[in-house]
Parts: sequence; C-alpha cells; structure tokens
Amino acid sequence: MHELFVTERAAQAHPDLVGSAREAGVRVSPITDRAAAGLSETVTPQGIVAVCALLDRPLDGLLDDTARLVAVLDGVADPGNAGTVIRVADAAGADAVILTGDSVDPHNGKCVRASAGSVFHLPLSRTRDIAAALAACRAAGLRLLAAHGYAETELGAVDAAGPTAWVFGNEAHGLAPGVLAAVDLPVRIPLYGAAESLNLATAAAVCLYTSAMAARRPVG
Ligand SMILES: C[S@@+](CC[C@H](N)C(=O)[O-])C[C@H]1O[C@@H](n2cnc3c(N)ncnc32)[C@H](O)[C@@H]1O
Repeated sequence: MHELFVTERAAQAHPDLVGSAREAGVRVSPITDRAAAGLSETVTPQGIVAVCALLDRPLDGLLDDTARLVAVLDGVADPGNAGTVIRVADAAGADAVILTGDSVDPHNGKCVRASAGSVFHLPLSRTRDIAAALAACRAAGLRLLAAHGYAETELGAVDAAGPTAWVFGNEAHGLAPGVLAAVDLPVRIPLYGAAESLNLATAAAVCLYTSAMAARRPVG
C-alpha cells in the first residue's frame, strides 16, 4: 500500500497532487516539518516513494547572491553516499545540494533514509548538465572548489571561508578532467596513512565543515 506524507507547506503548494493521490486511493497523512525530518526513522526505505519529489527545485532561481555554501555532486552512484552528503550539507548550513550527471535520484528510499530527513528541508536540484550547475554557482558569486584526491593544493592551504561551491565526484572515477578544468581550484584532503582515498561522504564532510567553520569563526 502507498501512503503520501504531506507537510502543510507542500499540501498548499500542490493541492492537485494531494487530490490525485486521494482519488487514486492513496492514503494521505499530514505531517509536520519536524516529523518529516524523523520520517526515515519510522518507515522502511521501501515505504518512502514520492514524498520528497516535492522539494526538487529547478536550477534556475535556486541560488542568489545570499548563497554561502553549496555542494555539487557529479555522478554520485550510491544513494547512501548521496543521502549522507545531503545530511552533512544540511548540518553545515549549506544553501543547497545540486546533483549532476548520472547522479542517483535523491528521492530514492535509501537516500532519504541516509539523509535522516534532510532531503525534506534542504533545497535540492538535479540536472544532467554540470556546466549549467557550475555556471549557476558562479553567477551567485560562489568560488568553485573541487574535492580531488590528486590535486596539487592541500585543503590546509586554502582560504575556504568565502562563499563556496564544493564539487565532488563519482565513487569510482572521481571528477572528469573537464570538470577539474572548469573549477577555480582543485583541492586535496591530505591522507597520512595508506588509504588511497576517502569515501565521498567523508570527503564532503571534511570540505563542507572546513568552509562552514571558517566562515563562522568568531573574530578576535
Ligand atoms: C572515492 S573518491 C574517488 C576516487 C577515485 N579513484 C578518483 O580518481 O578520484 C570519490 C570522491 O570523493 C572525494 N575525495 C575522496 N578522497 C579525497 C581526497 N583525499 N581529497 C579530496 N577529495 C577526495 C572526491 O570528490 C572524489 O571524486
């Protein structure tokens, strides 16, 4: 059986969708924003089918010059990774997450669960066109930093406090040369042990929190 969980805001924005669901015999359950955040704790991943599709935003108009921190995920294949990045982006105070290329659907149940509800309140946008995503970030005044394990510049040498879009690559192949050439600076998180790379979501946590904490550092 399908069940549609709807926040008040979503119901007001999409009365047609709620009406169609009722007509189709789908149970419609009102849910608070707070409860929506905990939804992933209370239902199985398979139980969440379409609720979050309401929050997918078009790239056009997603960002303006108030944006300070954005994560761009290019070709992210694992829904658990995508959800974990969305969660950490939310926690770090990011303005949006943009999924590009062949990235997994962020409304996939496993992704929703891994996000621990963050897919419900962080603006998400999807486009196959990473050039368009990078252009939108640049137009909003964000500096484009790519997290890349083979970059010359180490994270510690970067002033990451300004408005920043961090770009992350696919779990197996990383970022394509064209993407690395299109950003302002590829940046490497140093690895002190024998590990060849970090998990994507771990790298995202390091980079996004580096920017968030630098931007919020108390003066004096
Ligand atoms: C598992 S890694 C991909 C490794 C892949 N072998 C490659 O060629 O990049 C997935 C993503 O996590 C990020 N990442 C992983 N380790 C990193 C590191 N040491 N420094 C910066 N980013 C890293 C990058 O965005 C990378 O595209």
